[in-house]
Amino acid sequence: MDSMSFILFGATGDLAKRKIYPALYNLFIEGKLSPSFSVIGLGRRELTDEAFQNSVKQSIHTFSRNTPDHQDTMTAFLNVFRYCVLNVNQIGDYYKLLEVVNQREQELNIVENRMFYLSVSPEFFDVIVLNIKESGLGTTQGWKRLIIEKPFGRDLLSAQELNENLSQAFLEEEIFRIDHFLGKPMVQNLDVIESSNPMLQTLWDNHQISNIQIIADETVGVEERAGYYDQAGALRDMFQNHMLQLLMMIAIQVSNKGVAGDVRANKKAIMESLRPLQEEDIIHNVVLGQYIAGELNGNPVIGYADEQGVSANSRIETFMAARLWIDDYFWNKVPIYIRTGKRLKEKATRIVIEFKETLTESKKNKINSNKILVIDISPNEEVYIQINSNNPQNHVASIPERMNCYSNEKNMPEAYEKLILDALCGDATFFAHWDEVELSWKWVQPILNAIDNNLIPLETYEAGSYGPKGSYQLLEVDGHRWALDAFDVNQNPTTSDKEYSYNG
Ligand SMILES: NC(=O)C1=CN([C@@H]2O[C@H](COP(=O)(O)OP(=O)(O)OC[C@H]3O[C@@H](n4cnc5c(N)ncnc54)[C@H](OP(=O)(O)O)[C@@H]3O)[C@@H](O)[C@H]2O)C=CC1
Ligand SMILES: O=C1O[C@H](COP(=O)(O)O)[C@@H](O)[C@H](O)[C@H]1O
Repeated sequence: MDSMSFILFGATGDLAKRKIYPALYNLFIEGKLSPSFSVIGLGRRELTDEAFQNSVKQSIHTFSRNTPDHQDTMTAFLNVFRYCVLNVNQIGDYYKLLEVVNQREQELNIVENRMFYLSVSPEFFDVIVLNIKESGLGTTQGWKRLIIEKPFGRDLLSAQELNENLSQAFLEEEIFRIDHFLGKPMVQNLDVIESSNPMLQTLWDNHQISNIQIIADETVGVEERAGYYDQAGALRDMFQNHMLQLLMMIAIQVSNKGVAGDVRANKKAIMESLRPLQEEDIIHNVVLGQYIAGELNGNPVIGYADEQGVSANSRIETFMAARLWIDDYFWNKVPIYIRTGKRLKEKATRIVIEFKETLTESKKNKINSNKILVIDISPNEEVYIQINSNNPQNHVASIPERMNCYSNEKNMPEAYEKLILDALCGDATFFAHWDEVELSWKWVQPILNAIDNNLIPLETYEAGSYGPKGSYQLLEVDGHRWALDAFDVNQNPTTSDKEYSYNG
C-alpha cells in the first residue's frame, strides 16, 4: 500500500468513533497500513493532538473487535494521528490544514497521496470539495481520492447536482461512495461461495428459480436519529441504496455475470434492465408501512409517531416492500421481492432464493417450500439449503432440515475495515459507482413522486411483527410467501395459513 495522508472531516463524530477508528486500528495491527500512514482529524471543536489521540484510544476500547494486547502497539497506532481545527465553511481553515498536511508529509518523507474522507453531514459535501480545490489541498504530486458517506442526494435531481459538484474537483475514479452493505463479508464473498460450491452452481438456473427475496429486517427503531430518519424514511435510508445494491450483487452472481470481472458494468446492466414502475403500477408493487406500539422480545415498544424527535403526524414510512422485475433474458420470469423495515420481529439481512415446486407431495402436505437457498448476510453469516426429510416421530409429515454450505468464522473484519482497505488500495469494486447511483434514483423517483402525491397508502404494523398485511398480499397474489417468516426450521411446520400470513 502507498504511503498517504488520511484527512478525516468529522473526526469527532459518531461514525468516526464507532467505525472508522476501529477499522484503522484493526488494519494497523494486521500490518495492512503503510508504515508511513498519517491521519489528520478535523472538526470545529478545539482539541490538542493528545486529547484527540485519547478519544481515538477510547473508541478502540469501546468499539473495536480487537482490543490492544500491548501498550506499545496502541502508542505506535496513536502516533499517526494529528488534529486540526477546521470549520468546513471557512476557506482560511483549509489553508492552515494544507500547512499541517505539508508539514506531516515532509516529516514522514512521504509522497503527496491524499485520501479525503467526508464523515460529515451531506449538506457539507459540496462546500468541502469546493474548498479542497480552492485551497490547493487537492493539487498533489501523488494521487488524491475522496470517500463519501451516504446519503448521496435525496432524489434524482439533488443526486445529479451533488455529483456535478463533486466532479468539479474529483474524477469518477477518484470517488469512493461507501455503501457499507457492500463491505459485509458475505456480500464480498458471494462469488467465492458460488465458485467454490459446485452444488450451488447447478442450482443457479433461471428455469429452476421461482423467486428471489431480499430482506433487511431490523428490530431497532429510530434510536437517536429521528431528525434524519423522519426526513428520509425506509425508501431513502435503505431501499434506494443498500437494498438495490444487494439486488445488483445477487443478480450478477446468480446469472453468472459476477465472474466476468467487470462488476460495475454488470451491475449497471442490471439497473438498466430493471423494469420502470409506471404511476398506475406503483400501488400494486410497493407497500409502505409505519410501526405502531407493540412488543419486541417480551418488552413493550412505542409506536413511531411517539418516538422522540418524530412529528406526531409523521407520514414517513418505516417499512417498505416491493416487487421488481429485471427484463433481461435470465431474469425476465423471476419476481424479486424486497423488504426492509424498523421494529420488526428479528434482525436479519438475508437473500432467499426459492426454487420451483416440483413435488406435488409437498403441496399436498401444505408445508413451506422445501427448496430454498438462504444466504444469511448479518448478523448470522451462513449459507444453507433447506430440504425436507421425514419427521422421525410420525413418519408422515416432512420437516425442513438445513444443509449448511458455508458458514463464516467469528471475528471477521467489519464492513468498514474491508471498504477502507479497498479505498486505500484504490480498488473501487465494492463501492457505488455514479452510474448505479443515478440509475437507482431514476428507478426510485416515481415512488417518491407517488408518495408526495399521496398515491400509496401508509399501512400500520405492530412493532415486533413481520410488517403490514400488504407485504404478504404482495407475494400471495403471485402464489408466493415470505419464505422464512413464522417458520423456524426447528419448529413444527404446522402453522396455519392465517397465522403464517399475518402473525408476527
Ligand atoms: N453514525 C452512523 O452510524 C452513520 C453515519 N453515516 C453518515 O456519516 C456522516 C457522519 O455521521 P455522524 O458521524 O453520525 O455525524 P455526527 O453528527 O456524529 O458528527 C458530525 C461531525 O461533523 C463535524 N462538523 C459538524 N459541523 C461542522 C462544521 N461546520 N465544520 C467542521 N466540522 C463539522 C462534527 O465535529 P465538530 O462538532 O467538532 O465540528 C462531527 O465531527 C453523515 O453523512 C452520516 O449520514 C452513514 C452511515 C451510518
Ligand atoms: O445505513 C443504515 O444501515 C443500518 C443497518 O445496517 P446494519 O449493518 O446494522 O444492518 C440502518 O439501521 C440505518 O438506519 C441505515 O442508515
